Amino acid sequence: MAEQQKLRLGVNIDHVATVRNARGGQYPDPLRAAKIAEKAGADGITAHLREDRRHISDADIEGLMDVLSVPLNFEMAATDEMQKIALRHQPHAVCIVPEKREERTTEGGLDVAREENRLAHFIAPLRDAGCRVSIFIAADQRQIEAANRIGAEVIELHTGAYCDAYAEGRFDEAQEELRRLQEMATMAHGLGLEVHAGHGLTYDTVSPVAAFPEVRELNIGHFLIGEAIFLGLEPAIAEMRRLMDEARS
Ligand SMILES: CC(=O)[C@@H](O)[C@H](O)COP(=O)(O)O
Ligand SMILES: NCC(=O)COP(=O)(O)O
Repeated sequence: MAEQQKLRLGVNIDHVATVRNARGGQYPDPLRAAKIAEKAGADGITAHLREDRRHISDADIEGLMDVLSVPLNFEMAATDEMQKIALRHQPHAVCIVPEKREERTTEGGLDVAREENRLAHFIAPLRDAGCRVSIFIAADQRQIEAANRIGAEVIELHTGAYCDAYAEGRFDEAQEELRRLQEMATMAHGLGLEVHAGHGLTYDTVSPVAAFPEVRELNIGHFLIGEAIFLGLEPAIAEMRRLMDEARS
């Protein structure tokens, strides 16, 4: 059993940029959100530069690299374009995520097993540049073993199926997804991988995942940006931080 270690909170600011881009102006500023998130207790900032730039822009990434006092976790697809951008900025961490232009949000985990050789070559320069490489994958043993084989240091378990089942009242299915996530977190930790989790987490769903002893970091964004509309960003993040700490106590 993994010893209980500090559980880090990565705040994903993508959807501050979604609101900004709705009008095509400069407000709200994702960089301001990032600085508020730091103040509120975020241990890191996550930003997903999508190929279609539907939210975070190249200028946002430039700005984050200049202003952040906490690590940047740069989410990216496994493309040459994104690799060049990541190597130019050399963020603390990169997280390789699957991407389809037509998707509304990340729909599944990266199919590492299908393109193991290409991904091994893709992540090597990123690791050599000093970026901590994470793979965003489903709670699937075959995928986790493949992520380990290609040299990833971290896997981030996709919590979307669990969160969606809970939100839709399919509580037995949510429980089964949670069980699978715990099992895969334990297995991944046993391989020596650092285990993260994220996607769709809310105040109602975060605690059981935060209680997994093997999980070192949760990346949470969409729900927090929504809550910020009602509570303000700093209080919304502080409440998530409180729930995570409570789950670990
Ligand atoms: C990989 C993941 O679950 C998120 O970090 C990702 O950023 C989701 O994509 P959108 O932010 O575009 O919804
Ligand atoms: N990798 C997950 C992430 O960064 C945030 O996902 P979400 O909370 O915006 O669904």
